[in-house]
Amino acid sequence: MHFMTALEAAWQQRNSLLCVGLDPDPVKFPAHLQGCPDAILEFCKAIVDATADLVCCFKPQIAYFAAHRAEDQLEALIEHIHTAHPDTPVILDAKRGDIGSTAEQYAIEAFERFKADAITVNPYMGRDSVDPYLAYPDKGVILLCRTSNPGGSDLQFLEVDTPKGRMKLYEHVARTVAEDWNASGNCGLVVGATFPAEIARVRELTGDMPLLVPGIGAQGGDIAATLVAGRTAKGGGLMINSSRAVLYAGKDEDFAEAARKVALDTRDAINAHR
Ligand SMILES: O=C(O)c1cc(=O)[nH]c(=O)n1[C@@H]1O[C@H](COP(=O)(O)O)[C@@H](O)[C@H]1O
Repeated sequence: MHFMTALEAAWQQRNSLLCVGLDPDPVKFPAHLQGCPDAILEFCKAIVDATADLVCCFKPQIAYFAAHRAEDQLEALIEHIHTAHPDTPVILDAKRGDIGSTAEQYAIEAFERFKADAITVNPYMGRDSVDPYLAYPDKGVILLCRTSNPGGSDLQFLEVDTPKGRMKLYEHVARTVAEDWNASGNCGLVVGATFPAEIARVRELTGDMPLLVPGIGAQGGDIAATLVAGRTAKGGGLMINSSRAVLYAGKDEDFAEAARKVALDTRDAINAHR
């Protein structure tokens, strides 16, 4: 199924714009999981099973698995999501960016090894570095545009001359992706919740293109401002990510229940502004 079709269905069936980010940090795990073999997988499966009915997608961050030699656990986790929660798209957050021949391998890794439905990609190496992902027309390709971190302004906020006039670099990225790179309708953009004015600008430049919006929760982004800036005319179009605030809501054996409560409250806070 095309990623956008699956996402659209999940938005509707779950009545949720919440994306739970799976950023497992073993140091923060509850005591009973510390030292267990496959602790990363067990922790993430518990979070997934406790929150799947509340989300439109999950977003595992590959560094949190690779850093602990746990890529096999990432593979097993994505397989678990596809089997136990088959209507929940998985975005592999890898922020890849490299020359075409290497990007081909990254695309195989994401879509054929890990079987992700979508991937985050850094577009700042240009079109040929993104083509290998676009060659999978049913997979989502979610391109960094205006990132949530303060240093995102260092380059993305520079004024540049483009064939369509002078604008900020992130605006040029948004326009280029919407007008040139999205022939298969499989592109999305990342815009941080920490920058609502730029979310509004990206929405203006891209019509109804899905936006992945990290930065609520631990990074302090404002939910109401994010919705006002980024929702489409139908009150959707957003995957609003929260990772740490959900994952580490509880520190004890009932951590998954605590995560569910935060996910529920976050989903409802988002829906209150649609
Ligand atoms: O692509 C991303 O997901 C991403 C882009 C961005 O601009 N900012 C950002 O925080 N992220 C990711 O979103 C998650 C945010 O985590 P929390 O701040 O814990 O909610 C992390 O996995 C980041 O790597």
